[in-house]
Amino acid sequence: MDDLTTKKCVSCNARDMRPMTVEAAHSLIPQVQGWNLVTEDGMMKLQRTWKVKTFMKGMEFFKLVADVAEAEGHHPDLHLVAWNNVKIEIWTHAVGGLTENDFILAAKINRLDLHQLLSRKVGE
Ligand SMILES: C[C@H](O)[C@H](O)[C@H]1CNC2=NC(N)=NC(=O)C2=N1
Repeated sequence: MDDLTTKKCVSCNARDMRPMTVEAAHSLIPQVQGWNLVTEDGMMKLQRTWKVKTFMKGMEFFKLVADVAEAEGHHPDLHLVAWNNVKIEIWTHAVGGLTENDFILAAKINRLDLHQLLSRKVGE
């Protein structure tokens, strides 16, 4: 099985990209531990939540994720809810669903060292 973290996101050109099937998404999900498949407005997305220690650590978390996203040219939806709940959703806007890019980004986010940022309570 190819490690997703060794791959790079490809440019999201809606012409030749299609959202993946539910079956394909289910087959990739074991490679992105902690992420869930959700369906919103008929579109599949990847979603994961974490609890951070402080609001500012939430900001630091976003910066780390933003750097990964910029390097990949693929960008997640970032939410900081009720000051300490980070929720990240990833999907390919250009195709209205999931592509391998989303799994690559999720795998690279999973590789970040978040140790100093996370609360020890629920969410990890
Ligand atoms: C040209 C470039 O690939 C696109 O604008 C990218 C930028 N980042 C993106 N990120 C995500 N998540 N979905 C997209 O469709 C997308 N499009």
